[in-house]
Amino acid sequence: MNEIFTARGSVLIAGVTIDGSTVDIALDETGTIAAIGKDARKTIDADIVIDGSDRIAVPGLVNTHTHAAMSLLRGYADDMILQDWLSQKIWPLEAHLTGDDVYAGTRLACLEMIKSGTVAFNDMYFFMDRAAAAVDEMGMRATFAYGFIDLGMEEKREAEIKATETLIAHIKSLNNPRIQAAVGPHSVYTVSPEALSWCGDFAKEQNIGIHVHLSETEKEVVDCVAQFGKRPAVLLDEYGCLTPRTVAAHCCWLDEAECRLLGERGVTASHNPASNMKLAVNRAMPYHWLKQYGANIALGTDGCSSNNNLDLMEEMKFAALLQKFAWNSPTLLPANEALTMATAAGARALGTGPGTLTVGAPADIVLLDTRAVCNTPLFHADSNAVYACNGSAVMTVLCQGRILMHEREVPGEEEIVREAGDAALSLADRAEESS
Ligand SMILES: C[C@H]1O[C@@H](n2cnc3c(N)ncnc32)[C@H](O)[C@@H]1O
Ligand SMILES: [Zn+2]
Repeated sequence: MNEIFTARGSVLIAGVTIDGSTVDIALDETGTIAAIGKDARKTIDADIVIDGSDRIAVPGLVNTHTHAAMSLLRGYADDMILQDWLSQKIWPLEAHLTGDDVYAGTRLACLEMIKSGTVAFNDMYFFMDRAAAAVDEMGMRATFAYGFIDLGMEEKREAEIKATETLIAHIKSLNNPRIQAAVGPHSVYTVSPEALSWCGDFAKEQNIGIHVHLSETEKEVVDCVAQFGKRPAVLLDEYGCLTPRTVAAHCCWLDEAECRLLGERGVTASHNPASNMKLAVNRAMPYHWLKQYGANIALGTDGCSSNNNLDLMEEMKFAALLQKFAWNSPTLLPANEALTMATAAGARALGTGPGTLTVGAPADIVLLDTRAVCNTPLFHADSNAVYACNGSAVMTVLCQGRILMHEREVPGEEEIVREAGDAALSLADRAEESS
C-alpha cells in the first residue's frame, strides 16, 4: 500500500488551482485547513506533500440522502412504480438483510462515494451500528438514522422506538466527531402520527437531526390529505419534525405554502433528481420556491436501487438539467449553485463545517484532474465539474486531513468489491429460497 495512506501529520497540497489561481493549501495535524495562499508552504513543515499541479481543489461533496447498503441491491429491481417496487421487491429482500450484509454494502457504498468525491453522507437504513463501523474504517463522515417504519401497528412502533433509541445511544457512545446520529421516520405514509410525534420529541430531547422522505409522489400527498386533512409537510410540522436539523428527501410535490414552511423552519430539502426521474415521480422539486423562501437546498443520490450509483458529480448535472427542463427555464440552477448544493448546503445540513475551502474549515478536499478530457478546454471550472465531468475526474480525496484516495487508489478496493458482490448474491439467494 502507498505509504501516503498510513502516514499521519501535517499535509501540504502544493501548487493547486482554486478559482483559477495557483496556491498551496496547508493542513495541520488535526485535519484543519491552516493556510491557503501562494506561500502557504512556508507556514508548515509538512509531513506529507501532495503535488497539486494539474489539479483543481474543490470542497468534499456531501450526499444528503442515501441508503448506503442498498449498494447490494443495485440492479436488483428496476423500471417499476415506486409503491410496487418497494412492497413487491425491495422490502421482501430487505427482510433477509443481516448486519454483515449492511457492513459489506456500506463499505462498497463508501468506496463508490470516495471514488466520486463524496466525503460525507446522510444515511437511513437498518443495522446502522454496522454501517457506522464501515464508515469509520473508510475514514468518511456520516449521519445515521434507523429507518423507522411502523405502518400504524402499535407493536411495531414499540420495536422501532427501541431500535431508534439503541442506535442513538450506540452512536453517541462512539464519541467520534465523524459519526453522527439522527432520528429517521421513513415518511408520512409508513409512520403513524403517534410515532411521528415521538420522533419529533426524541430528536429535540437528544438534540439531533431528523431524516425523512417528504412528498416524493403525488399519491403520498393525495393519500395524506384524504387521511389527515392536511399536506405532508404540514403534518410533519405539527409533530415537531421540521427543524433546522431536518433533512427532507425529495420534496417533489410540495406546494408553495409548504416551501415557505420549510424556509421558515430552516429545513434542508435534499434534491434527488436521478431517483425521481427513474421512478417517474412526475414532478421536479420546486427549487425556485424553496430558494425564494430560504430553505437550505442540498443534493442526494438516494439508494443504489433507484439511481443506480452514488456519484454526486453526476447528480449535480441531473439536478441542473432536471430543474431547467421541468420548470422551462434555462437560467434556473446554474452550475455554481449546483456545486453549492453538493458542498456548502450539504455541509450545513449535516453540520460538518462550512463546506468551503477556507482557513479553519475541516480539510475535506477533493482534487479534480485538469488534464481529463472533461476538463479540456478549461474555460469555467464550475461548468466542467457540473456539466462535463463525472466522478472519474476525481483523483484525490481527503476527509479531516486524512487521505482516503490518492491518484484514484483506495486501499482495500479489491476486497471490498469482492465481499460486497458475494454478500449481494447470497442475500438474493436467501430471499429466493424463502419465496
Ligand atoms: C429506509 C427504507 O427506505 C427505503 N427506500 C429506498 N428508496 C426509497 C425511495 N425512493 N422512497 C421511499 N423509500 C425508499 C429502503 O428500501 C428502506 O426500506
Ligand atoms: Zn430514499
